[in-house]
Amino acid sequence: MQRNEAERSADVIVVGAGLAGLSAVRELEAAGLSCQVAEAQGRAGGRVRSSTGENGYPIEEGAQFLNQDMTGLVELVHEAGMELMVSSEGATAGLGASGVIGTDDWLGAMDEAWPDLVSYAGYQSGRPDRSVAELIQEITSDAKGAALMKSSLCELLCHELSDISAQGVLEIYARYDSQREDGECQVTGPLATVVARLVDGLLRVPHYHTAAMAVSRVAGPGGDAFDVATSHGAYRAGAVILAVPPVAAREIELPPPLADEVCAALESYIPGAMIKTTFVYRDAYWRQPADWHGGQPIREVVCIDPMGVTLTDTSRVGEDEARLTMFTGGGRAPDLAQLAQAERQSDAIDLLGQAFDDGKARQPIEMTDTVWVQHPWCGGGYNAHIRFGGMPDAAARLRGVEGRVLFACSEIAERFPSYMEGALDAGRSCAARLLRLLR
Ligand SMILES: Cc1cc2nc3c(=O)[nH]c(=O)nc-3n(C[C@H](O)[C@H](O)[C@H](O)COP(=O)(O)OP(=O)(O)OC[C@H]3O[C@@H](n4cnc5c(N)ncnc54)[C@H](O)[C@@H]3O)c2cc1C
Repeated sequence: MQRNEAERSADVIVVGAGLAGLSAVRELEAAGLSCQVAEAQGRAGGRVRSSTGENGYPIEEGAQFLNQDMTGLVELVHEAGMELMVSSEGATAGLGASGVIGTDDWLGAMDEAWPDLVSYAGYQSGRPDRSVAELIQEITSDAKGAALMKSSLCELLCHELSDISAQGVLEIYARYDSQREDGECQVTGPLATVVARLVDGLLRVPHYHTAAMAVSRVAGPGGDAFDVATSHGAYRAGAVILAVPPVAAREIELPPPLADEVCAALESYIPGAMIKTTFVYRDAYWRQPADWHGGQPIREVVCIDPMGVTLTDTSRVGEDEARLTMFTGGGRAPDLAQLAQAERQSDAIDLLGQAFDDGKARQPIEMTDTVWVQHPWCGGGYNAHIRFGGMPDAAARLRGVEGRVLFACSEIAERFPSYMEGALDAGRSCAARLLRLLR
């Protein structure tokens, strides 16, 4: 589609219609600036993606959970006419060769190990970095605890632990601004409603299927301006916000001296890999498996073999069906992503059958799987992380860029990085910095 020059110019061009980009535009428009969003995909929301299950209930293919301290998101959920609902409660179990096992030891080991982990990595003392895998090996002597910890982190970080910087991870954890668990709540409706609410509030409709490829500085009558070369022609503005993940931002050619300033920080990130599979069943048969003597029902399972796979009870209050979601990260997701969907789903069912009642596992009412591996626009996985040998303070460097080409994405947020709340926070604070500069 050809767009005229007026449609391709604004005070600010925002690249990316994820939560970070949309929240930045909301702030800038409220301050009276004109904004145009250029989005590579055919929809807004980025890593927030909802679909509808056969029974009409929402299925979150991307982000799903939040907690009450994530106030920006909670406010938007309410604005969109929805409420929070508390996630189902229960114990965390491990899945080893002998079936489902208790994790009391592991949880204890993790609690004890974590403070050591923080001081050992010496993020603030400037000691040399280690990979997350090396760190776990050094601090944990308990084999089962170490295996469970590795598997859980492989899933959470969506990557092989030997490739990830321990300092980088600890720096991210230091920005998690809450004592509450991140999976405390879900939302009563689809999270896409929050995205739609943000999009509907914009003064100009985002331009979809419009991928930014390069930003260049041009001299204009009123001072310098910026051209953004896209798959649908050049856009011009007085300022640009790159509201895309770092691994997508480094594919965009930047003007000097910014390109040199941020190159090492952008290159420090590696994309993750995640496959999210949701199984819908008539009842939550997994809560009390036959070989489970933990008392409490099971809400979460961490698999030791294969590594990097966890299962979470994602059933929603008030619905006449039960759900279990399998999160496959680490090194396993890229391998599974090569398979046809039917093969991948059969592999997932086999794994469920190992953990719980095999007959019941094989009879889901419905199953969806979404592959977030090597995603061209969202970076793959929940979020990108700092590679071992990268700059542990890459986020602060990208956040601290001064000028009229700025970065905003969940990874670099000051609060709740790697969460939806972080994306909203990053967008808002980037807009505030730009407004201070332009006034
Ligand atoms: C499977 C999964 C589960 C998750 N679970 C949770 C959870 O339970 N709770 C939680 O809080 N968070 C969760 N997250 C993380 C959360 O979704 C993200 O941190 C957040 O949504 C990122 O928002 P963003 O705006 O920074 O980036 P994105 O959502 O990635 O948005 C970036 C946008 O930029 C666009 N783009 C990229 N490059 C270009 C370009 N060159 N030109 C134009 N457009 C471009 C992309 O298409 C995308 O729309 C999950 C993520 C995934 C994938």
